[in-house]
Amino acid sequence: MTEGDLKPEYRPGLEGVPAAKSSISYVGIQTTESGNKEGVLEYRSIPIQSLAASSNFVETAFLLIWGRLPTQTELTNFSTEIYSHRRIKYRIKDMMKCFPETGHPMDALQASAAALGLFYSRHALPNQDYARQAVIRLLAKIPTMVAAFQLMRKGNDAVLPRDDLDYAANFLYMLTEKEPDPIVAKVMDVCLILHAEHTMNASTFSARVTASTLADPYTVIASAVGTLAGPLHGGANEEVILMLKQIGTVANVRPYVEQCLESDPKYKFMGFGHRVYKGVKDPRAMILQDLAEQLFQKFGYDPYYDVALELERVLEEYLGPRGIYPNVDYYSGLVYRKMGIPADLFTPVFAIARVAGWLAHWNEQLEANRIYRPTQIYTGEHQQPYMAIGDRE
Ligand SMILES: CC(=O)SCCNC(=O)CCNC(=O)[C@H](O)C(C)(C)COP(=O)(O)OP(=O)(O)OC[C@H]1O[C@@H](n2cnc3c(N)ncnc32)[C@H](O)[C@@H]1OP(=O)(O)O
Ligand SMILES: O=C([O-])CC(=O)C(=O)O
Repeated sequence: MTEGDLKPEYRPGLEGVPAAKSSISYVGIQTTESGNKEGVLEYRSIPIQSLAASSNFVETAFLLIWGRLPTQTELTNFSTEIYSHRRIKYRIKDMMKCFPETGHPMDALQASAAALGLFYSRHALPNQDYARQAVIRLLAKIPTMVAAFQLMRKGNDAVLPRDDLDYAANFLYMLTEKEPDPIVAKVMDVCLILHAEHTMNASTFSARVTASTLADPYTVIASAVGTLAGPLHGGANEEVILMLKQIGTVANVRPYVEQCLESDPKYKFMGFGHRVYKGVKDPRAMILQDLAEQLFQKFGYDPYYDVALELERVLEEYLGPRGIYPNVDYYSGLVYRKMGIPADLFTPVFAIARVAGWLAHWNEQLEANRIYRPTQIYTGEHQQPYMAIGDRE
């Protein structure tokens, strides 16, 4: 039998094809008591709204990776361990200094994440609890590397993490060299919770495929970072801000939409559409929109928010009937922009959070591993003659 003899149904993008059994998170659509449809997202069965209101990112990462909420002692130990591993080796910083300052921070992050595997390989650390240490190191060092690249590409030295600051506050401190306002730090922490996990999305699938080969966890994360970078996935958050800037004013929204659709009736508006949330707005987008409004009230308005609201209204007319609504990437950039984060760091911030989900999937994959090796439907010919180069056209 050859692969060509297998005739499974082909589903582009593997739509609807289960690629794993998982208890890490759940994404779906439910009907409310009033008969409306809404998106549902749960981490380990806990609704995202409860986690956003009551948890913090480190606790949520523990929940996702180890499968349950930690006790106070476990949370203290986990946080202390992460906080004590936040520094990166000077050789990693030296390597990052050699990256071109014009390079995209997601590329810098992918390269740096892969480089961690050179320093903390299983062979170099044979006596450690390798999986737990890798979890700690990745959660601890990824934010430091994102912040270090940002400072070093401006010609500054990276700043050391501050032991007295929690996960989100310390990241903002390392990025901006200023201790953040507590409200901003809290909002960043909620953003990290919201972005931490989302079932079998493209980057998580990539992480699981890499994990299934028994590659080291740093390679798993590097591979997932590369997949997240694309504009159809995590990279859309940066594209949304570029689009809002291009539109410029509320008055220009409708002409912009009409012009895009005229040039290409299938034009893809960034930050809209989702494989699972069909016909509903992404529940994370609603929370992010609230967070953006909270920041505007405290720190001043962003006129691009009006452009975003108008674009959502106009696109509801065009795309709403086809079930296409804002996704997580639509409002997150407006939140980060108000924090002073440059647009090309939006996707790296997403990646910092998603490391928790990727690690949870790495762990789960290894609990019942079988290498991913799907099939294909061969569409070529067979047994063609080899033509000498001089005989080819
Ligand atoms: C964290 C995240 O990854 S969230 C997603 C971030 N990505 C984006 O915002 C990029 C824009 N959105 C998209 O490209 C898509 O909606 C995706 C990639 C998110 C989902 O893709 P799929 O599930 O494969 O949806 P698909 O591309 O099949 O779309 C179905 C239909 O809706 C249309 N459509 C989907 N998204 C959009 C959009 N943003 N703008 C306009 N039309 C859209 C498609 O053209 C397609 O039309 P057709 O049936 O006439 O061919
Ligand atoms: O689930 C998806 O396909 C994309 C997404 O929203 C995410 O990864 O957060």
